[in-house]
Amino acid sequence: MRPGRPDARALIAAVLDPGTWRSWDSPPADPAEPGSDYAAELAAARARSGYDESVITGEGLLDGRRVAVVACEFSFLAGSIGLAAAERLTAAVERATAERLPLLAAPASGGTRMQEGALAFTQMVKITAAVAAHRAAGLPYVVYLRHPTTGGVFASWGSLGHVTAAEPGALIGFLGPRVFESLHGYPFPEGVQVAENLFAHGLVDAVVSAEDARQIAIRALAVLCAPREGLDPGPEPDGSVPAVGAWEAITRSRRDDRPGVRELLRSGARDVTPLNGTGTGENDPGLLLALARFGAAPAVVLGQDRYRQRSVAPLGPAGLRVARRGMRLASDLGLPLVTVIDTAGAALSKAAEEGGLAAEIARCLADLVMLDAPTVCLLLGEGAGGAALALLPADRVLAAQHAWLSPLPPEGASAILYRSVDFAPEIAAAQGVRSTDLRRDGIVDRIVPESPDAAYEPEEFCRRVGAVLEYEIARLLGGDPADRLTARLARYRRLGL
Ligand SMILES: CC(=O)SCCNC(=O)CCNC(=O)[C@H](O)C(C)(C)COP(=O)(O)OP(=O)(O)OC[C@H]1O[C@@H](n2cnc3c(N)ncnc32)[C@H](O)[C@@H]1OP(=O)(O)O
Repeated sequence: MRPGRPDARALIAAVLDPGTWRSWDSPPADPAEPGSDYAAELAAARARSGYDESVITGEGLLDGRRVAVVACEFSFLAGSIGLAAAERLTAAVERATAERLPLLAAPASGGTRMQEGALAFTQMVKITAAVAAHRAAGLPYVVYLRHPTTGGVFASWGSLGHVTAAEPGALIGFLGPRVFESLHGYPFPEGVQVAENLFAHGLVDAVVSAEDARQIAIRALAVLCAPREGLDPGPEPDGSVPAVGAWEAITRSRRDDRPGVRELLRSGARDVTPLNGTGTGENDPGLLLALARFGAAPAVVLGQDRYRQRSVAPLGPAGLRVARRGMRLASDLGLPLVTVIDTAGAALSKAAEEGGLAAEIARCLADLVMLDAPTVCLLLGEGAGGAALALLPADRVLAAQHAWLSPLPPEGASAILYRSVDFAPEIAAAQGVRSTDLRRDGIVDRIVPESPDAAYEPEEFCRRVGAVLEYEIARLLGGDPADRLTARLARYRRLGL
């Protein structure tokens, strides 16, 4: 065992419920020519490491839930993957799929085993196919990248998790740095192939120790494996509210102390697992992606974080790509999706234009309106412009009492019509932007009351919203999935008629 880093068995013992591990492994086939150097290396690796191959597989309980586990052992020929290890891995993933088990993977590897060459290299395909079939069966795949994870392991089953965490300080990269240096004659830049840098670039969801990995996996599976059937919606929530002036609603929605999506998750949800970035090298502080439960109802939540849009950066195209990751996740796992709109408008900049802002809004609209998962949109506060519309077209649309939706901020509309921002209140009143207007026009289905303003009662308001979300999700899950898309498309086709 390397100092401070658990080997495969110690990691499994730290993550699973005590005494529940059961190996699935039988003795591996020996790919080495008897008497060859490689045969001697394998024998030495077995004697030195106490493992019979670089991968172990099996099952156990995680907080009482049956799970399949595959893990690399780095002390066995650097956790490298040859034919025997690939076969063991693939068989375990296939068994997890057949038995409908969630799969936890813990790679740590130098990649393809160099002694076995091209045939070992192509095992990446076999392993990836097995993982893709597991995912296609709607089963959760959670990955914990350990030190070091490189090459063909990082570039196949290490990078396909629905949720991915990494070990603090772990070297995680495509080509090993000493190989790079030998090939190029100069060192690979420092601080790049490090777990924390991957987090900063939205490539992993969390950087956590082995002990904390257990809690992350428990929380994530509480959502990913939550029952989708038989949820009780309970009594219909009260949605009656008095009409307030448009400008008053807008002013209230902009208060600094108005609860946003983070407060909603803190006070109105449970089992929250924040996810991070697109998984493809981008992140956006203005878009929060998480797994969570509202009461018993599981959901992928993607929400516009108004405070971070104000304090860090306005929502850009990367944020919408994070949102689309959330949509794919919901679709892949058959999880309900909750979108939360709270934005003063998207980034207006060279970078946003060149990063494809308009096209990303279009793709969000297209993905969301066609999504084959139940969808609920919550208009929480400000709803200005295309970035708001991008998260709107759900099966059910809820609005907080003082939330609003308009093609651009009322000041912008005033500037278009009157070349001055001074007519914003009049324009807002004329444009039908209030929650009550939106309900009248068939854009919003239900209003969540504020009494009299969410800023005065943030926790109670968030709990109220959480209860309404549970009600709506439970009702959607209770309906016929085949009718859902038809009803959604008909609803948006009818708008304005
Ligand atoms: C498609 C593909 O996967 S191609 C392969 C791409 N893989 C890589 O680029 C990573 C290559 N490996 C490395 O860069 C380093 O070994 C690291 C970063 C993984 C680990 O570094 P360190 O912890 O310093 O360990 P070190 O480099 O000493 O490796 C330990 C042993 O594993 C061996 N080893 C490492 N990777 C592999 C591998 N892929 N196949 C076979 N043996 C390997 C090393 O040769 C070394 O053997 P030795 O102790 O007999 O000298």
